[in-house]
This record gives sequence, C-alpha cells and structure tokens, in this order.
Amino acid sequence: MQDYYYELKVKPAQQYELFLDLLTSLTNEAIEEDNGVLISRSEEDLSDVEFGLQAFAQKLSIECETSITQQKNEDWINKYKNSIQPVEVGQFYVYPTWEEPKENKINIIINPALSFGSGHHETTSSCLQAIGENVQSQQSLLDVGCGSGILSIAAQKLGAVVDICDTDEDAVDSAKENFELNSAVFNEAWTGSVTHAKQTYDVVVANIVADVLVLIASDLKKSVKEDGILILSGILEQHEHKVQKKFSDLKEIDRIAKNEWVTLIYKKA
Ligand SMILES: C[S@@+](CC[C@H](N)C(=O)[O-])C[C@H]1O[C@@H](n2cnc3c(N)ncnc32)[C@H](O)[C@@H]1O
Repeated sequence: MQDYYYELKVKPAQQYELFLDLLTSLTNEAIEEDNGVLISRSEEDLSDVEFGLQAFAQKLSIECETSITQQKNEDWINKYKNSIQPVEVGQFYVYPTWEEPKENKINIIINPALSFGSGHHETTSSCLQAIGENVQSQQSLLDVGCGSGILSIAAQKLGAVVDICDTDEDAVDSAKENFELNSAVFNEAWTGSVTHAKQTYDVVVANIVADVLVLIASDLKKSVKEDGILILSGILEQHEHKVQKKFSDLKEIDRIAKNEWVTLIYKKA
C-alpha cells in the first residue's frame, strides 16, 4: 500500500451524466457521487484523467471544475478490525476471528464479515443475557432468524441441542460456518421460518423485528413446549406494546431494555 493516494474531484456545470460516463470509462476505480461532484480515488496519478475531462468540457463549451489532491492512505483493514472489539455478556465472551479467546469464559468466535450478529447490537447482547439466564444443558432450542448463529452457538455451548433457521439462505450458510469455527454442532438447519419446525422446543429465541414477530406470533407460540421459554427481541421501545398485545396469552417473566431496544421473555404456562 502506498502512503498516499490521489483524489480527483469533478464538478461539471451541465451534462452531469455525460461526465459520469466519461469518468467511468477513463478509470477502473469506484466513483463516488456527492451532490453534483464526482470523486475518483486512485493510487495512480489521475492527471491524464483530469486532462481528458477538461478537453471534453472544452469541446462541449461546458464549464467544469476539477481538482486533484493527495490524501494520506489509511490502513482501512486494520481500522475496521480495531472498530470491532470483543464483547462480554455475562459468562459469554464473543470475539472476532483475529482476536484471542479469554480464560474462564464461554468463548464464542464469530466472523463478523459474514452476517448480522457480532454481539455488538443491543438486541443480540440482550438475547445472549437471556440465554445465559434461561437455557439449561440438554434442553432443545430453536433460533429463529439465526443470522451469524451467535445465539444458538451460545446455547449449544451451554449444552442445549439447537436447531437454526433464517429466511436468508446466506445467513444460514454463515451460521454453519460460525458453528464450524466454534467446533459447535447444530441438530437441524433450514432456510425459512419457524413454520417449518418439526417439533416443539424448551426454548425459542427470535431476534427479528416487532412487525415480523407479530406476523409470525402464532407459529412462534406453537413452536414452544408447555412450560417452555420464548425470547423475543429486535423490538424498538415504541413498538413494544404491539408485541405484548399479540403475546398476552403467555406469561411475561422478564424484560431487558438496552437503549431503545427491548427484549421480552415469556413462559408458555
Ligand atoms: C437482527 S438479525 C438477528 C441475528 C442473530 N440472531 C442475532 O441475534 O444477532 C434478524 C435475522 O432474522 C432473519 N429473518 C427475518 N425475518 C425472518 C422470519 N420471518 N423468519 C426467520 N428469520 C427471519 C433475517 O434474515 C436476519 O438474519
């Protein structure tokens, strides 16, 4: 990586699209569009590109401001890595692939590039807390909307037998990869929602969004065993009442609030 890169800014007074097309054909780099200004960045000198654009503007008698500045190259990969720190929730220690596990913790390694669920979001950490407090060894658990698989990996590490599902096939694949990274095992995995569950579970966790929780409420309830636990998350405080109304036939036994996000824990009594 070079210490510096070049930034070319182009602001045509007219025919913006023509200049965009020309710039696209003159450089292989991605082009940013910012309020009528085209920006191209490259470690190669962009003077020839600027020259071409100016010649084009002159031919069309269009005013076009251009400038090239030298910018310091940042180490974006390391910057990104530094921005993703391990997360500790109760007994769980969730860390990205480039960090080390921690002693005396239940370690969960997650590749954060794969899918939603690195442990940083309030909803995920609240679900981890709820799993830590409600899941026992040998219990069955279904993770609805598994994303990275973080929640079911945590439950499996507590000794639960876990099934996972997500409507997004890529999420199911990424969860499988994260299970492998953790040497953890799942029982069943499918692309789709709770409707495809073939059994009932001691614990069902669904960190989705309030509207979807309401939409799939009856299937979620059906998937929980009598006396089982249902953990619902992804609920913004302002939508909490909608979810509570739909699940009012279950007993709300706990509520975890982190910032504006709420997690509700129900017992099917
Ligand atoms: C907020 S992420 C949660 C990921 C992870 N479980 C966590 O707690 O960090 C929600 C996931 O639910 C999935 N999803 C959305 N609607 C769904 C549905 N009806 N059934 C199952 N999964 C769904 C999305 O594809 C996404 O992966």
